[in-house]
Amino acid sequence: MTKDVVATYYFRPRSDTTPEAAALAIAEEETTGTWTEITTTTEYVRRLDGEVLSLEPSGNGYVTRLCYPAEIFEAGNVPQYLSVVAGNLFGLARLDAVRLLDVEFPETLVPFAGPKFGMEGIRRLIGTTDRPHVGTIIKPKVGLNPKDTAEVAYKAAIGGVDLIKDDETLTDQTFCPMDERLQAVMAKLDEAKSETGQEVLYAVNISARADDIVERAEHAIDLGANMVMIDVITCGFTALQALAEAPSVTVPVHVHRTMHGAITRNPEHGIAMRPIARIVRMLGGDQLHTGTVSGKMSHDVGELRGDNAALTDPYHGLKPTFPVASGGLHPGKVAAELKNLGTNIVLQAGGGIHGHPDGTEAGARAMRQAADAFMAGVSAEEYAKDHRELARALERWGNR
Ligand SMILES: O=C(O)[C@@](O)(COP(=O)(O)O)[C@H](O)[C@H](O)COP(=O)(O)O
Ligand SMILES: [Mg+2]
Repeated sequence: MTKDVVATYYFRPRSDTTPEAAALAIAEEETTGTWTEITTTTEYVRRLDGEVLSLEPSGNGYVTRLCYPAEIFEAGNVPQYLSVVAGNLFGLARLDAVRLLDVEFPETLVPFAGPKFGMEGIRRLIGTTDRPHVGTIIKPKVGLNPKDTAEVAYKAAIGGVDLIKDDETLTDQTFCPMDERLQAVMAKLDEAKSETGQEVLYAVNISARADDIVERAEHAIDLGANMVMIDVITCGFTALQALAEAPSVTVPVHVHRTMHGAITRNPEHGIAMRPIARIVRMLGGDQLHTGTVSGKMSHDVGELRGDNAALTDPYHGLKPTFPVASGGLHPGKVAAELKNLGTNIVLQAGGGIHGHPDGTEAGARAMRQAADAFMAGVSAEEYAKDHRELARALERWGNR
């Protein structure tokens, strides 16, 4: 394990720039340098210079690993970390494209507690050991009033989901005020639990201004919330940190990444999901959306597996964060997701549950049946022979 920070970038230099000069330009820009020699530097500053550790061709460009001395980082200050590893470099004209692929932080720069619950803690709350969790997003995204939202939640819970969440755009709007919605949903989940005996988590979206978010979480918990959700990119990483580090926030934090595509999607320029996954785990995200292998959002299976490993592999003694596969999933896609990503995953479906021909409860049952089929080593088609809800889903959407 290095004692400094090592950042890995893909880049494509401008035609008049050698790859060596381009890699050095990043190392200088993000540490002690600028575009020209300066008269003000001193010998003792040199120890803080960035260094090019490796440089090799990759696709249309190059991959380089840069070393940033740990001393230039303020321990515990993630906005400052990002200003170095993901700062001005993206604007350097000498680079036609540059993408931060991954970043390794030394122990000294991970003074964070990480997830309070993490994957294991959430499994304990639900009472599972190895099966995938099934979740749903209330659909339509926005528009339902609190009473109807709670009714949809009740049907999903009776159908067997482990998690219900608000959509990323739903917070405390007048058509569905958070207080009313939360209390109505929790009351219906209690009703469902009295029928099924099954605990279900409801991730109420508390995304708000950074100096208000902890108070909003505390208020939600006072009203009975058993999980909260944050849009981490739009709220900011430190809003997640404030939530996760607040002793008063005693429930798991579900992390949505809406807006990430503007940063992560271009394979040549921006920030890959891996560094974001590491930071969310460090800052205490208990669950995090990372993508699917077969859903509606663009995806790279190799990258995705690595991103999920960054959430679940041993890392500075932090609890694993539960990866969430979501976006265009339905029961016919469950086997492909589990085959590629393993069963330590939350499979989430909105349209794939509420769009079931027989409604939400049947949609939830079909998702659970698809997961049960996989755990039993049986194909979805075979399992559907005596599981009607799954059969109806496969009829509607097929098995891929
Ligand atoms: O609004 C949506 O699209 C979803 O609620 C999925 O709904 P469906 O199940 O109806 O598609 C999620 O926000 C996406 O999964 C986010 O993408 P990602 O998980 O990639 O961050
Ligand atoms: Mg959504």
